[in-house]
Amino acid sequence: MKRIISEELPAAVGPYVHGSMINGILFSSGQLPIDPKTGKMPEGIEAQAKQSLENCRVLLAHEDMEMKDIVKTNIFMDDVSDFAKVNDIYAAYFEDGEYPARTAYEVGNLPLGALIEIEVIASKGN
Ligand SMILES: CC(=[NH2+])C(=O)[O-]
Repeated sequence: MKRIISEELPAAVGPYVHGSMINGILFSSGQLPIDPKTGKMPEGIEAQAKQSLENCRVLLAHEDMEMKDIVKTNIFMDDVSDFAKVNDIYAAYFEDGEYPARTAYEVGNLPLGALIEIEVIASKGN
């Protein structure tokens, strides 16, 4: 198994790596919406959803993958009433209709008071 740590992503906030790769399948850790340039989270669910997705995109690029290589996404939200806003932002990261499987949850509380955390499983060239 390869443990993935990227200098282009915000440092882990606990004992985990950014992702693990085994047999060509990438398993990401949950990507909090931390801006790697500032080390801070932007305000509001739209900006946080974009940042978490950007962090997923950067992790995938580290392994020469793209958003279209995602086979499953898990989205964890502080408040499921943000569902529609998150859907609009999420959809823009994929070609029309070319979405991977996904599960979305309201989880109550997330680390560091984040409004969202996103994890992906990806496999190149599907
Ligand atoms: C933020 C995160 N992925 C964790 O496991 O704490």
